[in-house]
Parts: sequence; structure tokens; C-alpha cells
Amino acid sequence: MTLEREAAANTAKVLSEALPYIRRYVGKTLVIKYGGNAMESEELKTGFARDIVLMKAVGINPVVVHGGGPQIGDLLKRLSIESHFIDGMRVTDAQTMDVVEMVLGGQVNKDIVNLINRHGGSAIGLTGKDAELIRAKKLTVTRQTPEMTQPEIIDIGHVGEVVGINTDLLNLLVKGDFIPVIAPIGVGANGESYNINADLVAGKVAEALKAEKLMLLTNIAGLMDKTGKVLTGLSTQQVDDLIADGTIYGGMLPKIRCALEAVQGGVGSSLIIDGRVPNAILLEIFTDTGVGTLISNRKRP
Ligand SMILES: Nc1ncnc2c1ncn2[C@@H]1O[C@H](COP(=O)(O)OP(=O)(O)O)[C@@H](O)[C@H]1O
Ligand SMILES: CC(=O)N[C@@H](CCC(=O)OP(=O)(O)O)C(=O)O
Repeated sequence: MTLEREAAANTAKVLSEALPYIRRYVGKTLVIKYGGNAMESEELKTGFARDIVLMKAVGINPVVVHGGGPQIGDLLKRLSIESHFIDGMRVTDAQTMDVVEMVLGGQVNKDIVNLINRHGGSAIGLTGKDAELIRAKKLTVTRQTPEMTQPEIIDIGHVGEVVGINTDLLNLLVKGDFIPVIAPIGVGANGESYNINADLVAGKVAEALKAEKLMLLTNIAGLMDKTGKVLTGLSTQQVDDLIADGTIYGGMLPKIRCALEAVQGGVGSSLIIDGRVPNAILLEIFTDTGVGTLISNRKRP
């Protein structure tokens, strides 16, 4: 067999092997959260866009929620505005909120939409303000140390939590074969803007759409223990213990919480996977070699 013929035979084999996986997910909705850290190169972004277009082409319905923490950080730095985080959430004053809205709703959202469309998809970019897609209220953060008799309330500014998702809009777009690309900006009862952690938005969107899967693409192999081993199949209690002993901190806190909550709220399974691996989404959906942290009521199929 010539080399060309051998390569073609391999391609045909790979496609054929994907058939049972494609059949399993046809017509199902998958919510994919694309973290700002997993957008670190043009090559990765292009690969992500192609994976999303391929999913749609075989009849699966991807809904994308994106982050952009590092990109917000870059512009804040250029503007000499300092920012800091509490429990993985950016403390957001009015000035920072303007920057968040510009970067997430403008630069990052349109960049992803453009990439998907250039590769043959029909992506529509939205923030939570479009048709009130993400209704939100101010997030209350509390902190308690062993010395304190009661928890103190910490004001982290214009940071929100999701109150409701406009599923009519998303269902309409999905039915029309569009790919929604959502920036995690919420709108309050009086039209005010809220900065919401993108993982939390993805979890709530997945719950509201009763998605088959929530995939959280990040810049690490998964949720790891202190020795660096990727942990999978964790219960709420195990996660609570890992938070209490400091194994889970920072940006992983909202991620693992929303992965658990989504499954408790009816999503088939949640996954935390390494978005730096080329074709991470395809590996997870169309093969048995998916890796990362799986939270599910079922066993990995
Ligand atoms: N137990 C843990 N396992 C893996 N990563 C962890 C853990 N605890 C904290 N982290 C941190 O969480 C980060 C992922 O969160 P984040 O930076 O917010 O990603 P993203 O931008 O993809 O949402 C990791 O890069 C790591 O620094
Ligand atoms: C409240 C809060 O922290 N919001 C995030 C929103 C973006 C985000 O979540 O981006 P990643 O997924 O890339 O981390 C922020 O301001 O960075």
C-alpha cells in the first residue's frame, strides 16, 4: 500500500470508529466553556473553532460560553488599573466593570465568533444583555475564620450570580442551526451589568438547557490532588474536604462547584479538561481516550 493510501485508510478507520459516539450525541446539546487561559495561541483557538464546527456538522448542538480573565487582566494593566481576586472572583468596581464588558462582550466574543464562522460555522455572539439572556443579581460573598463568631460579608463590587437564563432565545438559535457564543455578563433587574465567572454561567446554561454534557476547557490536566494526580468521579463531600485542606483554590473553586451543581441540576455529566491539548473536545466526545476530571451520576461510557 502506498503511503497516501495508508493515510487515507487510517482516516476512514478513524471516521468509522467515531460513528457510535456520533450516534450517541446526535441532537444533544453540549455546553462548552472556553477559558481565557486555553486561548493562549492562535493554533489552539483555530483548533477549538474547527472542533465546534465539526460537532455541529455531525448533528450535535454546541453552545459556547467563554471566559477571558487573562485578556481582561491585560487591558487593566495597560490602563494601570489594579485587580485582585477573592475565591477565584475578580473584585469588580465600576471602572473595572466597563473594561470587563468591553473585553468580554467586544474583543473576546467577536474573536471566537469570527473564528468559528471562518471555519464554516454560523456563530452568533451574545452577552447576557441580549434578550436578557443572563439575568443576574449581586453575589454575596461571606468569609468566616475559626476566630469569628459569625461570617463577615465581603463586598466584591459588580460581581453577579445567575438568577435565570433565557432558554427560549437559545433554543431558537440552536433550532436554526446557529452556534450561540456567550460572554458571561449578566443584567440586573434595573439594567445594571454584572461580571460573572464564566464557569458559573456555563453551569447554569447547561442546567437550563438540560444539556447532555458540560465541558470546562482550562489550562490544566484536570482537578488534581497535592501530588499532581488528576482526580475523577468525586462526590460533593470529597470536594468539600479538598477545599477545606487547601488542595482546591483560586480559579478551580468556581469550576468544581459548578461542575457538581450542574450534574445535581440534571446535566448528564460535567468534565474539566485540558484545553491546551489539540482537539481536546473531539478526543473527549468521539473516542474512549478522553482524560480529565469527570463528574457524573454514571460511569464514563
Ligand atoms: N486542585 C487543583 N487542581 C488543578 N488546578 C487547580 C487546583 N486548585 C487550584 N487550581 C488552579 O486553578 C487554575 C484553573 O482555573 P482558572 O485559571 O480560573 O482557569 P480558566 O481560565 O480556564 O477558567 C489552574 O491553572 C490552577 O492554577
Ligand atoms: C467575577 C469574575 O471573576 N469574572 C471573570 C469573568 C471572565 C472569566 O471567568 O474568565 P476565565 O474563564 O478565563 O477565568 C473575570 O473577571 O475574570
